[in-house]
Amino acid sequence: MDSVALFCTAGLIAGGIYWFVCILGSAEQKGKRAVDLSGGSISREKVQDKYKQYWSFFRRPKEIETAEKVPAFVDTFYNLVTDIYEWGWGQSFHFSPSIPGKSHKDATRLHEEMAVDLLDVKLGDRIIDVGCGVGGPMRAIAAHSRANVVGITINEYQVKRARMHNKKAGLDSLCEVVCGNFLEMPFPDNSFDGAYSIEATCHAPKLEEVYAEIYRVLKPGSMYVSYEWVTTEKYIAENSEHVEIIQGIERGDALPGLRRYDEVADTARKVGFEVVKEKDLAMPPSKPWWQRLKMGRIAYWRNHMTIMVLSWLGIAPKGVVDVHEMLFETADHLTRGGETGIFTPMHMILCRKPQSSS
Ligand SMILES: C=C(CC[C@@H](C)[C@H]1CC[C@H]2C3=CC[C@H]4[C@H](C)[C@@H](O)CC[C@]4(C)[C@H]3CC[C@]12C)C(C)C
Ligand SMILES: C[S@@+](CC[C@H](N)C(=O)[O-])C[C@H]1O[C@@H](n2cnc3c(N)ncnc32)[C@H](O)[C@@H]1O
Repeated sequence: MDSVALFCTAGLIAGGIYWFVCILGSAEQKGKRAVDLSGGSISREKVQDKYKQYWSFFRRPKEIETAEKVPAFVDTFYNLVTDIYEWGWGQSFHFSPSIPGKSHKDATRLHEEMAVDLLDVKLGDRIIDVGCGVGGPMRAIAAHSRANVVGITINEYQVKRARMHNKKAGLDSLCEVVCGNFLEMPFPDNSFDGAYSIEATCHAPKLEEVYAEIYRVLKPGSMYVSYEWVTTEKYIAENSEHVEIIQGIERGDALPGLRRYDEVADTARKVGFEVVKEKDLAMPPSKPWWQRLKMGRIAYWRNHMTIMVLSWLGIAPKGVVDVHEMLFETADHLTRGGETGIFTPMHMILCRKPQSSS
């Protein structure tokens, strides 16, 4: 009788752990499981050290003096967070306005399709996704527009993930992924019929440099749309709470300094673009983009426990717990940025490269 009870208890515990880690643990159930969390291209024994290096570089973003080092640290950041993002958020690494009655997945897709609709591309056109992540937007955009999409990301691990997802989705004939720096892209001048960037150019130390590169690779007459992370007109640099929120966003998201909303169009014009339209897509009647972050709080606690257990068991690399804690904190700063209205991740700018450059 005793051994039966022992057997049942052990079975229940094992079943409970399996359910917690493998079923519940897969917060978004997007093909990444908690047991697969890694440090991207970083070998497991180096994850903790790399996290410490990242943290000491980005802890005080305003004091970053060596802009040339930023892309390498952004690459480290994406090695550390890519699996956690996919596991806990999905394959699209960006926000979108909440839409009553629609799932996050649908709201995300509509936000992505809006970008390509603005570009006015034709079947067979070749467009570029600047800072493509693991390709969630690229696949939605290719499927919606039937355009050929070339994505570029600095992170080799994301390239592997994106190619694998493209193949699995049957979209590898339309979607191509290249590893490279968007500040010096490996593409000839005038080679794309359109360009878009979704919450990616915020990682550039100087917006002018990435916009100039995008301008260079676009064919004359073609369009570029970007969703930018910026501080809004409500941000007051003398308000210590505002400063704390913005610094929290910068250091938890590998940003070398958030720009003001009114710098974006000036920069686009400076490199030669005509600005066709500019709008903060987070403004009413749009519903709060930060609602999804806020709603996830209970799941984050569960994720935290899962990661602690996996790290303790030696399944997740040491350091993943620290990375998760950093994301946990940045989620709070992002939510406060949204609630106070001092920050938006979706300041949209639509530009055209003139037919003839004057
Ligand atoms: C555009 C960028 C990334 C935007 C978002 C996709 C990510 C910003 C913050 C991330 C997250 C915060 C909390 C995590 C949570 C603690 C964990 O349990 C599950 C994953 C999170 C929800 C994670 C998911 C992605 C974000 C929302 C930047 C970097 C320019
Ligand atoms: C927040 S993710 C957004 C990804 C994608 N646009 C999406 O919405 O899913 C930012 C992306 O920009 C890329 N990135 C940042 N700096 C880069 C650089 N200097 N060159 C190329 N890619 C870069 C990152 O590797 C990452 O893929």
